[in-house]
Amino acid sequence: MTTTIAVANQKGGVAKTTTVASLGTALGELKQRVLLVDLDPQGSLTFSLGIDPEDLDVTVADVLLGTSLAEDAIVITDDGLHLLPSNLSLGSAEEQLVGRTGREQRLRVALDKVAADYDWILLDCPPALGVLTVGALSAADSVLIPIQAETLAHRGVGQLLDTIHDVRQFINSKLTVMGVLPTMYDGRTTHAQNVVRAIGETYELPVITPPIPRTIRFAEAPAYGRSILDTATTHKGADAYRQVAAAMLAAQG
Ligand SMILES: Nc1ncnc2c1ncn2[C@@H]1O[C@H](COP(=O)(O)OP(=O)(O)OP(=O)(O)O)[C@@H](O)[C@H]1O
Repeated sequence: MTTTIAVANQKGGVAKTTTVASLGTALGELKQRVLLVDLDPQGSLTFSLGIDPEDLDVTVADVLLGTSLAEDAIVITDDGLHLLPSNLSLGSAEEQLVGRTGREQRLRVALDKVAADYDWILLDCPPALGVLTVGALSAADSVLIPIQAETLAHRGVGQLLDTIHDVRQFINSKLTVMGVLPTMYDGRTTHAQNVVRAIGETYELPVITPPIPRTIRFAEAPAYGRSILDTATTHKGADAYRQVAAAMLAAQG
């Protein structure tokens, strides 16, 4: 059985990409077969895993437009992760998709063909609620919502949940919300603790533990083209992601 998780939040810079790269690496350490999918035209996930997005001939854009199969676009990173990469061509593909039939189903249909090769598929959504994020929600079993524990984090969660509700009603009735994952968390401040608790209570969402601590090591990792789990093997941030990954595996049964 493959579990597909969309890591989504239309707010930018909340650690979606970091979460996908780190959980993917942690699940790989647990001997899971993992596919990461970069759905952001900025190609940050692709870049952070050591691949130059502009060097690619075939990307997820071609898969969504139907000119390539997912299996022909997937690359294997230096760390041995399987990645369906992206680059700026995804921006124009997104515009073209708006007028194309089945635009919200295309990712699911493409991933169905390779799903048997993977235990987990992690989808890195762009910071928007457009066709790419809706396509990811349509392909996913579950959504993980990274949030930054600050007051403004509230804004947007309701809008994302409305989109999830619509997707569930019209496209993908099995979609569940795994929960909110506090990132860049400073547990020494009661403010951060209060914000996380308030978000969980307001939206009746599970809060995933442990929260991911704020650490400069995350910002450094992409410069090496490696996940933090490889550049800082014993760091508390890496360990938090490892614990989340272990809990995901346990819950999958
Ligand atoms: N726990 C953390 N502590 C400190 N910095 C972090 C942490 N997690 C992520 N960062 C840094 O925060 C920035 C934003 O992270 P990231 O790119 O993962 O967010 P994102 O939600 O994917 O962004 P976008 O919405 O633009 O795609 C990056 O510079 C990243 O290195």
